[in-house]
Amino acid sequence: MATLTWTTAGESHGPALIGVLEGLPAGMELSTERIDAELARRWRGYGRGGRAKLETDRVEVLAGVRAGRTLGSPLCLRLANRDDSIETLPVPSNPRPGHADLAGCQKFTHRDPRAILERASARETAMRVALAGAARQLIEAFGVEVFAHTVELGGVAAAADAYERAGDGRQRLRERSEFLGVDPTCEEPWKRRVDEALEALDTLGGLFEVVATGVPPGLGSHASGPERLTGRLAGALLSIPAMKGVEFGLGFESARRPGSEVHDAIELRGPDADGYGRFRRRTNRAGGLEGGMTTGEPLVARVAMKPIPTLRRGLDTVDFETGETVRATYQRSDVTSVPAASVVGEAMVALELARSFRDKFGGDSLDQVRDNFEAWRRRVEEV
Ligand SMILES: Cc1cc2nc3c(=O)[nH]c(=O)nc-3n(C[C@H](O)[C@H](O)[C@H](O)COP(=O)(O)O)c2cc1C
Ligand SMILES: C=C(O[C@@H]1CC(C(=O)O)=C[C@@H](OP(=O)(O)O)[C@H]1O)C(=O)O
Repeated sequence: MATLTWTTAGESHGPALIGVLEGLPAGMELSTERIDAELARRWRGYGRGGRAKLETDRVEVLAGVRAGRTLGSPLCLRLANRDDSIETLPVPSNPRPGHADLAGCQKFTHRDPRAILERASARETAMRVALAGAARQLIEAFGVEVFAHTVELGGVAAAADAYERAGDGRQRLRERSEFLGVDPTCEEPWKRRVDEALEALDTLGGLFEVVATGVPPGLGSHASGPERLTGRLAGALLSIPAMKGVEFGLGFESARRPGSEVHDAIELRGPDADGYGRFRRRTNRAGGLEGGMTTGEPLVARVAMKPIPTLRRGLDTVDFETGETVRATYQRSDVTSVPAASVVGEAMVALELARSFRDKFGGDSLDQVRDNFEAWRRRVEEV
């Protein structure tokens, strides 16, 4: 099967998270160290709560690999939860605002928010990062790199020119930055903002950006709605808990400008420039997507995350039994998780790109994928 599908199972405070990824070709060398490194990045970023000090997140491979190489069978991964107290944790007597609690209780017609929140928790995103850590090893073998950075936190934006300034050094900056941010001068203001929110018993949201480079043109499809990569990527990013908006390239700004200031002129690439085919775009306002397909320019997605809904100061809600207004239950929580969410965003884009890559190039083994890719690469030069 030459597409890529994935699923996860596991509650936030259950024994473990399980993930299954189907569709990796056989014969791929799979590094678990690489997966663990991505998992460690997801725990970085100032503003996370008590759980961050507890969990270590080391991946265990249960199936799909022999002697360090994929078998072409489903890959099954496991992540143990250090906090596995699901059987003893109390059942909140009220639904917490901003969470899945109330809609979930109404969906299943009960008064047990724990039955909902255990799965609605963003703990599950650790497994997405692990699965993407495997999937991205495939596209990286073909020159595709995906990385993300925080661009705004609690209303404080990175410098407008940070994008250009970061340039080719963006990945290096990302690794250096405590916030996984694009602009190191934001470190102190963001830290202050988080400290202020902590003191005010409040929480913060923000914006992050995911960039993919080295992407061949023509991934996705114009031909059917569900295959348009624009929608698939937006859906994948919005499937992360707490995400409220996605834009590509100019995004919402493109609604305000005339067409001459939105669309990207086409020119010849020149013999020495990197890329595929003879052409390139003079600008990349489209953010690397046209007609539901990749253009070969960097894919640029910006994602808005709402503030963490569990506030230490508490929000008003209603007690299920008494019907009285009460303050929502608080146990522990992050003040902000935008940097962590950016790593999850990176994972979602990597999974979606790996899926569309499998759809386009097929092949049961890595050698076959390579043959198909090279054949396309030669032909696209003739367009
Ligand atoms: C990486 C990450 C960490 C999160 N940590 C917390 C947290 O500590 N406390 C909390 O209340 N919400 C946290 N959230 C957000 C909630 O999971 C989310 O808002 C909730 O499940 C409701 O889903 P919705 O916002 O998509 O409607 C986190 C989200 C992400 C992506
Ligand atoms: C466990 C993770 O994030 C959790 C996401 C989360 C939520 O409500 O979404 C609430 C917190 O968990 P707890 O209620 O156990 O303190 C976060 O720590 C993780 O990112 O791995």
